[in-house]
Amino acid sequence: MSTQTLVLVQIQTDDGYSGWGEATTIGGLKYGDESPESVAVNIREHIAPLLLAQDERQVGALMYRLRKNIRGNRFAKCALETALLDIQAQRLGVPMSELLGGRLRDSVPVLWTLASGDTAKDIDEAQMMIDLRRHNSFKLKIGLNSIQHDVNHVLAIKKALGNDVSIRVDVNQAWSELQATTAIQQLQDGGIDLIEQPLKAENRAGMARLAERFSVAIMADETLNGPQDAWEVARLNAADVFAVKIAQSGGLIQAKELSTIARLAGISLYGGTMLEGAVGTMASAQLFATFDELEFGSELFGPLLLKQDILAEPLQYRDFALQLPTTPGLGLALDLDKIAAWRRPA
Ligand SMILES: O=C(O)/C=C\C=C/C(=O)O
Ligand SMILES: [Mn+2]
Repeated sequence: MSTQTLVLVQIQTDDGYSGWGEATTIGGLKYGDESPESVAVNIREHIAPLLLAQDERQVGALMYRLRKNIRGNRFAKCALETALLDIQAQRLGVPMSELLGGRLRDSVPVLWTLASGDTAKDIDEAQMMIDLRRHNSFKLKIGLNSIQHDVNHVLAIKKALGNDVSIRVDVNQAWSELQATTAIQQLQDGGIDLIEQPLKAENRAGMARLAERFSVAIMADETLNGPQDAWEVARLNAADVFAVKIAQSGGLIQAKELSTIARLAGISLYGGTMLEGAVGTMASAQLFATFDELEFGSELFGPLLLKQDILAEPLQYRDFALQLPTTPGLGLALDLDKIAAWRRPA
């Protein structure tokens, strides 16, 4: 991917409040079943009419109304709920995290994805991020090459970076259970900390067998599309860790419910991303800050991939983490001129 399309939603109230949300997808329709275009059209034609002239202070009632009248469209719903909660938190004068269970930390650890596929290049990039004190945990995207090629690539990077650097892999559903068994044995023996979604999202029985068989953490990502999925995956012991993604969960409240199911089931948590910009990233951070434990940190690096941002004040990435603002609402200072300049012609 060399470009990204941010889908931004703004809700304005008749007494002057403005709230923002984001519904960004990865590679158009390559990862999920909503695209920037489908989000924009479905909000404009079907979802916004259900919200106009309603009392925006009744966030729960409005989201219930959307759940009852709108099937799917999880990313769009997440953007609208985020904007409504942004306004609500501004009215109350508290950071958004206080509406999501309450803040327990002031920063969220952020790892970096190494995805060039070139071992030497990835080692150099990781070393640079460590020297910059920006990231000291890394996620490797694998699954396109033969499993032996991928395993060798990952173990070479782990060997070069050493034991105190956490290395995880994201297979994005690419392996069969047989391939996963062969590869995970070697990755576990090589000191890799976590294997993300090795099997197809539908193959929860296979994920359960892998989680049972191996001590290395097996993480669910694409198989989690909301709290109901979280219940099924937990009930089947089909993962050791949940990747929490606010849009994929259908919104912040549903992502919170998903995280609670994990906590109650003894499943560890990781803060996922859909490569959102600042709005979706900060909304995610506001939620992740409320988790009792965030054992595997997060991947909230989306804004760091962008050559241009939409902010008047930059996000605070330092000491291997994203710092959370203490100002009310989302806590972002957006630059409306930059947003206008980057806006797609209507
Ligand atoms: O691309 C990245 O590095 C981050 C997350 C994206 C999707 C996923 O986790 O599958
Ligand atoms: Mn993933």
